[in-house]
Amino acid sequence: MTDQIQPGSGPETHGDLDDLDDLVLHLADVGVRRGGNDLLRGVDWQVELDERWVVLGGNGAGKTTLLRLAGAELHPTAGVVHVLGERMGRVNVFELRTRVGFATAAIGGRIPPDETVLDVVVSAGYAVLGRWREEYDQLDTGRAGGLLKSMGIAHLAERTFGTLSEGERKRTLIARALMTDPELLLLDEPAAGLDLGGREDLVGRLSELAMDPDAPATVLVTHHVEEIPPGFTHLLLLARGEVVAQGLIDDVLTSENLSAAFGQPLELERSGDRYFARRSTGHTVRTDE
Ligand SMILES: Nc1ncnc2c1ncn2[C@@H]1O[C@H](COP(=O)(O)OP(=O)(O)OP(=O)(O)O)[C@@H](O)[C@H]1O
Repeated sequence: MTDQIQPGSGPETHGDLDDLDDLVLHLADVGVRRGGNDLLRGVDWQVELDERWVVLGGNGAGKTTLLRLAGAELHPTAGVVHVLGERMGRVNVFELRTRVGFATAAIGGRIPPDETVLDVVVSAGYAVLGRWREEYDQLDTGRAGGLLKSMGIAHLAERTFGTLSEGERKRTLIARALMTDPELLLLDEPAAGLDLGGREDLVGRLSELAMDPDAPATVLVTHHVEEIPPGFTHLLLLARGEVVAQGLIDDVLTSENLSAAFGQPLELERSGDRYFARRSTGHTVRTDE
């Protein structure tokens, strides 16, 4: 049995008249409980239009669960979730999801391996995972081509998805998530599984996206401070389903908060606009001082 919300579930409404519905995300005292476990507990979180958030935490902290709430894929067990001004439980989630770009390995796993890269991206506009269902017009193809170019994989447009490397897949899925010009972009561990060069290239591209004033509000989930792209503005630290700290990255990303989130003494270093972390030895020499 799946805990995923089925498309079209819940009564249809058009908008919600609550205050604060111009926020991109608004979670108030939210909990998610499964099988007697609290996956999330007491989460308060607000994301505004021009913000780019990183959600950071260890394995099992609840990051993906939080992202699935943000993507209207899960209902909370407790509290209230608004996504793009719509209150979960009172909105047609199928319509709502067309306004959210979601790049996750789980979506990658559902793409037919013989689908071409261009079609994987173009087909996002029709909320289908297969070219055979729709004919696409030139405008869509042109937009998809532009997105592939911005992700540095224009040369792979005619390759089949199944033949791509991990890094090439990740970039294809990000281009796909952007295809519908979403109001909210959700990226679940976009750099996981990439080699050093691939990670650095992707961090650079995500940094460009973050600094683009026309880019959607973005939430990026990661395990590693090294993967925080310059231009991201806010950070939410999660541990065992609870928020450890949240706010502007400069305020929240400290050795103390990081240590609390990962349950061990960690030393944070900042070098330029990037961050690095390691287990504290008590003798760390800081390179930026
Ligand atoms: N349906 C479920 N029933 C019971 N426990 C679940 C269920 N789904 C997830 N969990 C547990 O909830 C916790 C949070 O899961 P989640 O996938 O949100 O964590 P995460 O921070 O994304 O972890 P990771 O970094 O390892 O991907 C994990 O301990 C997971 O085992």
